[in-house]
Amino acid sequence: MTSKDQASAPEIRFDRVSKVFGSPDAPSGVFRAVDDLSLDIGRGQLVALLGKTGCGKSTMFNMIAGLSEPSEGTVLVSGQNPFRNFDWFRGKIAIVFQNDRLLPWRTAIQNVELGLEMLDIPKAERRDTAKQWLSKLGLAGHEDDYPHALSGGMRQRVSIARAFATNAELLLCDEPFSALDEITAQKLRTEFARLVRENGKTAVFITHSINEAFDIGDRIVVLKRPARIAHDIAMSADVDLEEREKIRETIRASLSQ
Ligand SMILES: Nc1ncnc2c1ncn2[C@@H]1O[C@H](COP(=O)(O)OP(=O)(O)OP(=O)(O)O)[C@@H](O)[C@H]1O
Repeated sequence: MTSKDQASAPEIRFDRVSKVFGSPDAPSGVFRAVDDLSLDIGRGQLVALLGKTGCGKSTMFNMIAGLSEPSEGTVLVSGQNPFRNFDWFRGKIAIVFQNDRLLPWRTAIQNVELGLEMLDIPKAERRDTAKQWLSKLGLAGHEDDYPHALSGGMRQRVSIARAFATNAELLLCDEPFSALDEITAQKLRTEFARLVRENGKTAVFITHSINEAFDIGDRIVVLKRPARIAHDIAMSADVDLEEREKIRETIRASLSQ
């Protein structure tokens, strides 16, 4: 691939991807979680992947993160195979999970520094970067607090700071706010989307909530089960309230099937 191709290539490409679990000989047989799915996600897009429980969102997520391989078809991230070139992606993908996954024996700032330690960033620089990101996430003054002393929302802020601090180009988020109350979640979604746009990141945000997809996405990809695209909707600022309501109804109908 030439550098020109690379510049215009999508950040994430699913090309006729299927993922099956099990085997024909196993008692439970073969289960198809992703079915002949093609999807391109451009650099700088913030895409909400929306679907019901069990529709294959996490399976897609794992293939993007290089944690599993398609059974058929190709997944490319930045033009590379994330499963086969796992090392190449060191520091290029950051993940925010539903559970904050902070280390309880490390302070907030030490948790943010963790990703930077793995990238061998020198101590003074990583402290500085971690401090800046905690401050951007509204946690100035809480650097030395341990996770148990922070609220659920604050802990998730630390894990977002940790993801941004690594300067990864791609952020993968697996329902990071679903365990929080709606008011806290809404505030965090807005801040997260702003930071993604301000810092020119590409982000894939998994959710099963229509409201969350509307709050987050420049683009909402609705999945049916097994994972296949039901709708792929661009959500620019030009989409007026009436149109938004129509889109919401269409998605609701699609998810209730
Ligand atoms: N390792 C596995 N072995 C067998 N089946 C699996 C495996 N991983 C996932 N599945 C099945 O694939 C389907 C899709 O699972 P997946 O976790 O991707 O869905 P999801 O949309 O992320 O669901 P949720 O919203 O509940 O997290 C489910 O029916 C699940 O049971």
